[in-house]
Amino acid sequence: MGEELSLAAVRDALIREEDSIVFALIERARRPRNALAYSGGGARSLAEFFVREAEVLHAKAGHYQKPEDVPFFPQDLPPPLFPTKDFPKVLHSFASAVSVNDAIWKMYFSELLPLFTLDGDDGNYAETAALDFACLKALSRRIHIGKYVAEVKFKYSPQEYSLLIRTKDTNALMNLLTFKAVEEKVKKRVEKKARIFGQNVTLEEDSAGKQEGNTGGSEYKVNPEMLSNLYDQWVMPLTKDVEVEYLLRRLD
Ligand SMILES: C=C(O[C@@H]1C=C(C(=O)O)C=C[C@H]1O)C(=O)O
Repeated sequence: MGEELSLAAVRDALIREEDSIVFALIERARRPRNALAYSGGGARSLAEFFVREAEVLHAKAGHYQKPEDVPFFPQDLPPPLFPTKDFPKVLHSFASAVSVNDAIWKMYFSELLPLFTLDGDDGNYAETAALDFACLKALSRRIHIGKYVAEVKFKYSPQEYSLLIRTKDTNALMNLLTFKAVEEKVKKRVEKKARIFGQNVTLEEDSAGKQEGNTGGSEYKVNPEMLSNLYDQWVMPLTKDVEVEYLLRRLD
């Protein structure tokens, strides 16, 4: 996110993240479940090992400097080894500490993976772990952009929000920041993106064009309805959790 903070700009950023999420899921769906990547032999699974080590590398390269880029294992991450740019600080200083990554981790491995990968094992565990990391990163980034959404909404109606923040009225905050009509559009759009990005592109007019009429979903690389449900049940609720968590500390 840049310095220009308006609800329209932040929503555009969320829309762009949808592409990354859909593509990451499509890529992961090329591989079957590969359950061994999640149990492994040692105390840690390959998937966890991969994310921990990848985050160390990313941190050394200068990642995780922005409040929307939140590591899953923030403990003992090394500092950047190269110069980093100081991005303008548009959020409250505690913003970096707001994280729902534990919930994202649980949701991804226990709920989501079984929904969009086929049962099976093709032995490509390392590739699978790398694909999981890409999915987790895209989901986490989208959800933590909620910090900017919250900041803009607070700036638009400071009095209204301040009152609820002072009384710690979580439910009322949740209601105030919720826009059902926007959520419906988001669900429709991600479903459409899954349909468009996840179709098999061929040179024969017929086969590509006809897919629109099919309803099953199996001809797409990820099921479009699954995408819409993912947003409905997890992505948007978690984004709103981030918004509430950010707002509750906004006056500190
Ligand atoms: C992110 C926003 O806040 C809420 C969460 C939404 C989402 O996660 O997509 C959409 C609408 C709002 O209910 C927003 O208003 O854009």
